[in-house]
Amino acid sequence: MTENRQYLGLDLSTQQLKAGIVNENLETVLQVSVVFDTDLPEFRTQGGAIIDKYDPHCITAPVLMWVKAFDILMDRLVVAGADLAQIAAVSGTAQQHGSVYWQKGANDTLKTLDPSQFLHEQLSHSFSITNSPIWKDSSTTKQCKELEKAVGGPEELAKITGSRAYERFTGPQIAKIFQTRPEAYKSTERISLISSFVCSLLLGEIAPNDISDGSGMHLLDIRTKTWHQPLLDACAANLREKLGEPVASNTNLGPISRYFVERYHFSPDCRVVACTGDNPASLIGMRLREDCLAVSLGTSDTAFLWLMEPKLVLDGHVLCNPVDREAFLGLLCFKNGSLTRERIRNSCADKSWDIFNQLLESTPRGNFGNMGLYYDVHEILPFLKGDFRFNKSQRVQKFTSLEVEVRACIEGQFIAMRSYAEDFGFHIGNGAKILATGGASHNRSILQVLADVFNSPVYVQEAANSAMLGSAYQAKTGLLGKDYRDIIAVLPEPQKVCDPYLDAEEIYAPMVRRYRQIVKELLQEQKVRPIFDQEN
Ligand SMILES: Nc1ncnc2c1ncn2[C@@H]1O[C@H](COP(=O)(O)OP(=O)(O)O)[C@@H](O)[C@H]1O
Ligand SMILES: O=C(CO)[C@@H](O)[C@H](O)COP(=O)(O)O
Repeated sequence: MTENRQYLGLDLSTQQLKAGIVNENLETVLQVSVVFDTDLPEFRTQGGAIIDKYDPHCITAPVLMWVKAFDILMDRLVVAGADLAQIAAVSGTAQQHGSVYWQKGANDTLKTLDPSQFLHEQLSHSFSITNSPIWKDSSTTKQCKELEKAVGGPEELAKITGSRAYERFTGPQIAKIFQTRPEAYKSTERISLISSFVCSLLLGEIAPNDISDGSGMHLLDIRTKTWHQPLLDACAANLREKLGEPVASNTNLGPISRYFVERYHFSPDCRVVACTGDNPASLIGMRLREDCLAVSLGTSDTAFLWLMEPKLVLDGHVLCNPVDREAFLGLLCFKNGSLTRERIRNSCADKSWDIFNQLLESTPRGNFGNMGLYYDVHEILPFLKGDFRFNKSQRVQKFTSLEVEVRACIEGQFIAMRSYAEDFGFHIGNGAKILATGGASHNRSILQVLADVFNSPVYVQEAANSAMLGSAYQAKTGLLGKDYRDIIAVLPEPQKVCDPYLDAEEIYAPMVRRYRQIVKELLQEQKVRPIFDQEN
């Protein structure tokens, strides 16, 4: 098996579950996916999520849908010709912050799974909360305030955990369940992040949370890499025992569950390496370096950078680095990414990316002074919801043409990203590079706008699924116990796909300034301010 060793990476993202196999040279052998909305229509999700009928801030996903997707995915791997006996190690990644609540007795069920039955049949009574809160949720403002108060304010919370309080983070989510569903909380044996839930299925027992995804909870001290007891206490009773102790992100946890050996013919020697969040995994998959800003254009749009020190920021997050214990990862997350672009594509471009791109390219950089901000769900940065359109001088209800709307959507998203990335310490110019990944990184017209807004060249790597590939590379790193830089050294360099136009900075620097002013006014107008301002 050593010569033909392969590595499997899984990615349970918002809209789908993906799997990719790489060989010893980290070349992709095959990829398959299960799309929740279309492959599992019985769960009635939209974009992989369920928005509560009575409280639109409350956004969840059915945990059994994810479990069901697991068996379908394995079947698809087999049908696609994967020889799962060659997989030497597997790891996984998932959308960050969401949480899974295992019912008492679930660990025993996981340890004794019957390979002749589907996982969802056997795990149907293993969850005390059937719909898991996910990162799109924004229903925990009350719990966020309580958490900040418990440690002396937003800055203190950011110093300890890398972030001031954010609604989607796991700590406030757990606190809300503890407060509003005490019986369900009481009957919960363990709480997993979605990444460690994936890991638990693979391992056949409840797996530990890793420190990198663990930094998206408001519970971990990012310097000591251990849970912060006052924060655990501020969220819920007996939380430490429900979470278990966190582990390094590349920990080799043990052999794969007998379920996968007997049902799908994995080798009993196949090892399971700890799973992490999709943004940390993308850092690995993209071979992030210090001079680069990585931009992931998936369901969410995220931007992240490698940090040597845990910079104190109030708009953005600092996470533990998944591959270097001494380093950190700076992260910005924007909720209204691909699904908002799809909405504008559907209303302006007949549901076609080709038409969308033609419209985008038919408008000039700067969009005649028009600017648009589109927030279908409550945005994180800034904390606003709704559509906001501005012409050269004032707010307007509608733009004069479809092409202006299309460009306003894309420019507005990247101008916002640049503004927050600059606040994080990312310097435009001086050899800065953008590395793009995620579904929309297939779209050159969109990437050209990204290059122009940041006045920096944009690079992509062959496969856009960097989170999934990152977890396959992590499987190899964890198995061999080597430095990840040695493992990924075999990969080809990313390819440059777009250079900015010469007039880009002249056009976009003033637009970034205008964006900052617009957001300040909108927040004042709506009297919806970031939590740290409300407290002061
Ligand atoms: N050619 C394209 N242009 C723009 N967006 C695209 C294109 N192809 C796919 N996408 C977007 O990619 C999104 C999925 O991205 P992906 O990174 O796979 O998401 P996730 O990992 O969050 O599930 C889809 O919602 C779709 O809008
Ligand atoms: O909330 C965040 C990061 O803080 C999101 O980036 C989620 O991790 C969702 O990822 P995708 O499904 O968009 O890949």
